[in-house]
Amino acid sequence: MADTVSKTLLFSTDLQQYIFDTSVYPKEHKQLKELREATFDKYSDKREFSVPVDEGMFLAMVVKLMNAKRTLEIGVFTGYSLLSTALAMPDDGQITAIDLDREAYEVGLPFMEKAGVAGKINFVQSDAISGLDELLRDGDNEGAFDFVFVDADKPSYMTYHERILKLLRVGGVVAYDNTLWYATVAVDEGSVRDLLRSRTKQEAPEYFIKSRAALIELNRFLASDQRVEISQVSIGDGVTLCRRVLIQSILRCCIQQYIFDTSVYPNEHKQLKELREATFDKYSDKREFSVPVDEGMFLAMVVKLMNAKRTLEIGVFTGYSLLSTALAMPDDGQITAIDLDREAYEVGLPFMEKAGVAGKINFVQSDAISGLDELLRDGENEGVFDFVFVDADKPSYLTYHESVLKLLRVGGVVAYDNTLWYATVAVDEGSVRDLLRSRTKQEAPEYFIKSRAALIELNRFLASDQRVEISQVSIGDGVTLCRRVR
Ligand SMILES: C[S@@+](CC[C@H](N)C(=O)[O-])C[C@H]1O[C@@H](n2cnc3c(N)ncnc32)[C@H](O)[C@@H]1O
Repeated sequence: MADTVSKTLLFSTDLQQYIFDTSVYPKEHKQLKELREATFDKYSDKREFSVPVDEGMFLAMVVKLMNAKRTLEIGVFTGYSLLSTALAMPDDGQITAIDLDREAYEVGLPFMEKAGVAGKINFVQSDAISGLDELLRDGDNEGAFDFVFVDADKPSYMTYHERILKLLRVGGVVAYDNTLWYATVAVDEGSVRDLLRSRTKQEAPEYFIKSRAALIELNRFLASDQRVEISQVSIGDGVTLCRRVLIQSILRCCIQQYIFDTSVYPNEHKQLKELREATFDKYSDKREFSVPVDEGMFLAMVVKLMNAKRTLEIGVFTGYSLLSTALAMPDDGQITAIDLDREAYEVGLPFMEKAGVAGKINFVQSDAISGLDELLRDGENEGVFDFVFVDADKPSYLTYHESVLKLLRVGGVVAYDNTLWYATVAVDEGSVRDLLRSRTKQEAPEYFIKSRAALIELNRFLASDQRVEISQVSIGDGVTLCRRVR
């Protein structure tokens, strides 16, 4: 295959040669070079099995940047990537390396021994799925791995993914190899078959076509998998880094994915999608600020069911929930939107303009309490709002509640976001701290613990507040609808 369809993704082979000659070969570790040469001698027909030298260096760099101490590799072959990462880990680092083929591993083993890193490696001769299941049988392995490299049979990557996410800690990374598959993922199947036929005078091998299809599906899946942030890196044959994030979902992941794929993404408004993507680009560290897409749809549904014409939002950020509700309101609807942060609002504004709803929105740059007091100073605002959405600083919700009840009409609804707070409201504080410590290797942030306590208090308060009827909805991070009855 190497002679027929190049794995190189770069514009020219000269450019690739330049990179290798300038920054790659001069820095290659002696034992890596020897392992590579021994591999080529023994397996001249499987040359492309080993990751290229630049990719080995890239993986080592990721492992070092992360200070990874516990890693996993699926698909070892003679161990070029394994030795690259082993050299990047501290002396007490531990790598579990799974492959069916012990013979190939033993070709590379002498070089790992010479490099002084064989002690870090635990080779497991096994089919990958059984090997992963075996690891998962020991509960201590859950959330214990910093880094995983996957370079085995491509059609199984999706199956591995579910198991790997259980083994990775929050903040840990899984890297999938070959995600651009000889640059064929961007070419239709017929043309790939024609190209191979014309170059090799043979039909395309079925494993090649099957792997290509599996990788296209994987790429599509990873792009919408809420549990990871991704970076698709054009090195080697394409490496996708997926960093596990702490998700707010209170549902089991497979169910959430099903809901998103089936009923949510296909119906997301074009400008909402664009706003969401622009938000993720600009605020990749604040992804969970925006309400999830299913929750945006739910809020829009409530607004429509109520025929709400006058609404208020507290905590706007870039405006995903704001645009969702604005689209659900009639042309003469009016929304007051309060946030301290005008800059974030202005990231979303172009999409509200394109959607033709900016005219319904009055953005007020203000601290929420002052903004609410200002509204209440005008007596005409009392009891006129149909719907209020609250998604700002959690410890202030109870303070907002008193003002909001004055602004709402009887029969109007206030929706509080995040009332299940990452599903931690049902777990005691000590266990939440332990859980976060074990998953993130850091102490729980104080805002997280404070917000959780405030939301527990809010939930208790709302349940006994005679002025409202409530419905606690398990969507997103939990939304409590409160309908003013008196
Ligand atoms: C979770 S984000 C809101 C996300 C928004 N609902 C969406 O779906 O995109 C919280 C927002 O509350 C704002 N905020 C926090 N404390 C505030 C306060 N005291 N007054 C006004 N806004 C506040 C922040 O500036 C931030 O933009």
